[in-house]
Amino acid sequence: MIRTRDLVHRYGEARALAGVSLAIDDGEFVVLAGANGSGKTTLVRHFNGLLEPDSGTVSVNGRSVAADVVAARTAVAMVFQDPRESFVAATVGADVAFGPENLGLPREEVDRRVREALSAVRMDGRGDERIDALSGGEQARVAIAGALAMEPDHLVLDEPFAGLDWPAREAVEDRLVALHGDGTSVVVVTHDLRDVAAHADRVVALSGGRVALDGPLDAVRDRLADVGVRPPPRRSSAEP
Ligand SMILES: Nc1ncnc2c1ncn2[C@@H]1O[C@H](COP(=O)(O)OP(=O)(O)OP(=O)(O)O)[C@@H](O)[C@H]1O
Repeated sequence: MIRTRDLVHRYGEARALAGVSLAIDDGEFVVLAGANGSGKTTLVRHFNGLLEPDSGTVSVNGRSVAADVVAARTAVAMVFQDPRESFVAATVGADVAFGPENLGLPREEVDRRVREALSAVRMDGRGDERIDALSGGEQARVAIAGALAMEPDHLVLDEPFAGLDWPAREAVEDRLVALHGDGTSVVVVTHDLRDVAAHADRVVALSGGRVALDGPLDAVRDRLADVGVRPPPRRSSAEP
């Protein structure tokens, strides 16, 4: 479980999080929504200790993130809004392998994970390509593959669909749904609920650094516009 209690984060004088208490259960699929500047990125960066609380606490799997940041980073894999933030190697394969290698896994297991992760983002067979020669969308897919290869308990993706073409988007969405089915908790940060809302157990919407809405999509849908989030279209009952 990922849990925050009364989490406050300030950048200088500005308060980006104004007391967020939130629990994300194991295996939950949560969409974290909210207008620009509402605090979404700030919040998820606390889940694996990339930021330190000004006050309040964050724990992952029952352990304080501040006390054991290594455990938090192993349990929570993060896909950043800007994929370039996550790259550590020059080539696709080396980059995706980096996380699993650091877990001390055997070579065959690392290779399997890299293969499966690249396949999940439709980058099969492109392990030898240089990351700096890829398009923005391809780089975003490599960053997602790097997080998938960690096979984490909790997968957090900050605006993962922004630069993705339709086939890549569908492939990543399918993978997230499958992971959720296998018990991984998935948190997707987005301001466009059309992306994944249909798969989510729960939509949490931030506004002004606070949790403004929290519940299943149908329970919060009518209030999304009030917090600057466009409600996704209703699915017709005839649709499968
Ligand atoms: N590094 C920073 N320095 C100063 N202020 C920051 C910094 N990062 C974020 N902020 C401020 O904190 C607030 C919350 O930002 P955050 O990036 O968490 O919002 P967000 O909901 O993820 O926004 P977006 O949808 O635009 O990505 C904003 O007012 C932003 O200006």
